[in-house]
Amino acid sequence: MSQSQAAAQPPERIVIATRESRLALWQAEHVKARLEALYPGCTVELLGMTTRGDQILDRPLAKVGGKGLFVKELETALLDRRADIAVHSMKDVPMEMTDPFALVTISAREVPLDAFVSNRYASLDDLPPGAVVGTSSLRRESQLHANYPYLAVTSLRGNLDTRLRKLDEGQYDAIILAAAGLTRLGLSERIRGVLPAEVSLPAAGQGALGIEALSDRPEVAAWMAPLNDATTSACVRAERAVARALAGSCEVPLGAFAIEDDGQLWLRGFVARPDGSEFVRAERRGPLDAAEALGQALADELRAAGAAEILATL
Ligand SMILES: NCc1[nH]cc(CCC(=O)O)c1CC(=O)O
Repeated sequence: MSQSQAAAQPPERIVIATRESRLALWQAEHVKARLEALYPGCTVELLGMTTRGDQILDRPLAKVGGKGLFVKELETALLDRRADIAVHSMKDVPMEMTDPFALVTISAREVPLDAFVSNRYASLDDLPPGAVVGTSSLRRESQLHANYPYLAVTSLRGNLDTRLRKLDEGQYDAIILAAAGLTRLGLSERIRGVLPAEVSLPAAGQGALGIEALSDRPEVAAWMAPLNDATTSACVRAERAVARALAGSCEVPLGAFAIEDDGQLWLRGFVARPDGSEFVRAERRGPLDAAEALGQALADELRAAGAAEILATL
């Protein structure tokens, strides 16, 4: 049978490996619904699993081994053929994805920006000196310190519901979360304001969903192909190239964000010290079909402009 005939064969059953947080389940259900609409004869099932990243809640992510913690168990299910695909927030997918795994699809991105959430204040600008802002990300922390040096930034971990509960209990005056997560969980009324990229440049891949499969299962990639969004995919690949080239993980305060502008990719990035005392920013424009090269070039520029020194002493 030729490759194209193999690809034309619709799937009969697809199993999606997913974490069991509310956000992960929403994302897996979203992909399930899209697959069921595409392949009416296909049974799509979820295989829920608890990852190490979900178990360790008392320490900052950077201290316990980073984002890979959220992915490993799902990949084991792919290898064991208990599942065909894993659905991820692209932000949580390690920058290096190599055989036997592949990112086969990146679906359309909705809101990529960070959100300001507070029960008492309407915006970051309204917060008084010393107000306590919770975030678990060095990227958000460094930008808060640089833009609002008089605020007190403290650690905040846990899934979205936990973080909101901690805010509601009064442990923080405000918290910063990805707008996409809140929107997916029907919590967009909690968003007091979306932070423009100039105030809080998002993380590589933020707001985008990725589908991972085994690289030696081309039929799975073919089934997922209709879910790919070419523009989002180019943006996220450019962003991830920046983060990869700068050894990006959540241990590095680093942002990378691309949008399509006037038929081109417009990619912005920064590297900073966690306390915001040093900031290196750069931006570049280039064609969508050379996204990774654009990201690499931006990383080189950031490095030359001072990011290398920051990274060497973090
Ligand atoms: N780090 C956890 C995480 N992973 C993905 C999202 C939100 C959804 C997304 O960015 O796709 C979040 C929550 C947050 O950062 O507030």
